[in-house]
Amino acid sequence: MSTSSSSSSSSSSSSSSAAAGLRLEGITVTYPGHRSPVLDGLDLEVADGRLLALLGPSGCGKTTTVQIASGLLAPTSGAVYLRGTDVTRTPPERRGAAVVFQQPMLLPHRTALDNVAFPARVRGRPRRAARASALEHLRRVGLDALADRYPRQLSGGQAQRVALARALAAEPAVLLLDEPFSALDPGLRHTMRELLTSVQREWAVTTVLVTHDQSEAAAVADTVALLDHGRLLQQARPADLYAHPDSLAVARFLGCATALPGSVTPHGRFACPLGELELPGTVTHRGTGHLVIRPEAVRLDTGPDGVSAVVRSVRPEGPFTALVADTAAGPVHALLPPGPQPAASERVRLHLPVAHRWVVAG
Ligand SMILES: Nc1ncnc2c1ncn2[C@@H]1O[C@H](COP(=O)(O)OP(=O)(O)OP(=O)(O)O)[C@@H](O)[C@H]1O
Repeated sequence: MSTSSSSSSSSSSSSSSAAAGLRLEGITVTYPGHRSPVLDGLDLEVADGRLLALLGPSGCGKTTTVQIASGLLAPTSGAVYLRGTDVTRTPPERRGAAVVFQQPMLLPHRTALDNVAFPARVRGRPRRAARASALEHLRRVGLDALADRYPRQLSGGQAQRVALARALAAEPAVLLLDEPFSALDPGLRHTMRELLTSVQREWAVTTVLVTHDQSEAAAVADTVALLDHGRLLQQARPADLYAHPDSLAVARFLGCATALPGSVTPHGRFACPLGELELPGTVTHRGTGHLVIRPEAVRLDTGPDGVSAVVRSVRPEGPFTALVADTAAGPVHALLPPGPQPAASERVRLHLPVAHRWVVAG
């Protein structure tokens, strides 16, 4: 774990990145012996005091990005700025980044309190002051009553809270969380998610959360960055990412399986084998592309305006029903609320609300 509070020793300043809590500029990482880079000219910015969730398929470079930001790994090229200061060559212990990993990595022979006091003690703070501050941080994560326990006497969730308190006690310029909740059961993950949101909001610490969990990202993040093959596909507020994906790849990654090929006419309608479909005014794309619509927006329709389709498959998904139906333009995926559902091979009409239609290139 790298925990340190100051980046005052850092070298130069970038005026363009002054407003950002963390900025990665053109980061490329190529591991020795590898031909293609793991990170490929990655630009990423987290506004000061905000939380960015880093999403992407396994192996896309999320952990490598955290290592670059923390200083545990040096980029092949590119620069790292913390609050506008170039820290690319600042070692991890003086950079001002705190990392929480999937495992809490507490010191086994120290109590929870002394684990949290550790970063301050390393920085030379007197024991009494370091412990007083540590107790306050334990209180913030709801664990002050367990301050005297050793790591072996803590549950997984409690230990991870101690790790979070320790990271915050370092008063970092940036908090880097690399899948910190993925080893916890779903209920506890939810609790930890709420704790993170309240702690992060209260202290306004610039945070990067690596997660595989899209709902976690959407629940806690101010912005979400989607990586693929070491490149940034899109960075946006969660609702915008879902409603207005930049590309078919982003739409698909976020669970939008419907992609009907066609083209946007000069008049802003979508021409496809279903006819000329109305589009919302927000669609700016012109020419060929795919009409995408999220499955939860699609509804069964009994009126004349619906799109004719034949049900290909129906299966339960929790309390909902996942339905795939073939239209003249291609399959449409729907996530239907509880209620009577059609059977496979049945002819149905689907309502594709205009406000939820979106067109991406490709
Ligand atoms: N030290 C290393 N040497 C060589 N290759 C590495 C090293 N560390 C990571 N890689 C490779 O770099 C790529 C990105 O790895 P990274 O751990 O950053 O991905 P990730 O998105 O965090 O993956 P996951 O979601 O599975 O944790 C992977 O192909 C991985 O095998």
